[in-house]
Amino acid sequence: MNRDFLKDKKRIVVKIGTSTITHVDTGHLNLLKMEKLTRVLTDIRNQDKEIVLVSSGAIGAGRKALGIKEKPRSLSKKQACAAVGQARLMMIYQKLFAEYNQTIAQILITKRTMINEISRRNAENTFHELLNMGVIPIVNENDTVSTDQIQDENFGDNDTLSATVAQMVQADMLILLSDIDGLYTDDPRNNEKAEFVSCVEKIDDGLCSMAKGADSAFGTGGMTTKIAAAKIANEIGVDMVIANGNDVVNISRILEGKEIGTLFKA
Ligand SMILES: Nc1ncnc2c1ncn2[C@@H]1O[C@H](COP(=O)(O)OP(=O)(O)O)[C@@H](O)[C@H]1O
Ligand SMILES: N[C@@H](CCC(=O)OP(=O)(O)O)C(=O)O
Repeated sequence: MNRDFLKDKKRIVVKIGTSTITHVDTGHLNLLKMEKLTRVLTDIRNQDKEIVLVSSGAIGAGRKALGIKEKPRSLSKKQACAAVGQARLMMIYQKLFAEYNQTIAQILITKRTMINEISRRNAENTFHELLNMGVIPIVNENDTVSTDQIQDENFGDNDTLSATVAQMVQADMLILLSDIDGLYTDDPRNNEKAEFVSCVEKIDDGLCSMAKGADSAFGTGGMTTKIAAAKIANEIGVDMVIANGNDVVNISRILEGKEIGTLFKA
């Protein structure tokens, strides 16, 4: 499918996953990638487009800072890691974006923020003010108070969160950056015959069954939560692309209409 229509997208939500902003082997933050990400996003802002960044990585960053070797299972441990890691994450984003004189803001939300009409409206107003002021809001789930998914392995699922943020800010497009080129017919890490899917025009049960969970030590959700995000986004008319965040310039290429990643056409 020709992707020239993506050139006209003005308000874009970009989500970056833990596996993308951390080094695979150590789990430490990948500063070079974060530095490139801030440069690319500021450059997109310079083209008069608006950006909301949904960044994961708080739990992973906190876990490294606290010297916790195993992936934390208990909710309170994840929350403690997130509390330490979120501050680190923002400190680094602040420093990197400041290099380019780009103002950022932190917005921490929970699923409950979206459900409650008053808090939703407050968040919505804040987003709109910030975007009008040229600020890049950086969003994460407020993991320390988020009790909605206490027993849920999908705690802190930023894929679906980014789709609801896209809905809240009336975005034109959602880009999910991951550690893989996009959707395959099966998880290519476990099935070498898996084939790449370039474009999805209908999300049906067959497509959902292709998506498996995350196999990595730091990522959560895998493709399952990305398909769930695509469903939410497409239903409200928002096009979504899953692309490889190893090269963050992919964000610019997508917005130039290049055939990068898997496009979920609304
Ligand atoms: N059908 C599929 N196509 C591509 N990747 C898949 C699929 N099913 C499962 N995956 C896994 O999903 C992972 C990406 O999800 P995740 O580790 O949660 O990343 P992120 O931190 O970017 O959210 C991939 O590395 C891959 O192993
Ligand atoms: N709020 C969590 C995000 C968890 C999450 O969805 O992670 P990922 O699957 O890597 O996008 C954190 O910052 O660690």
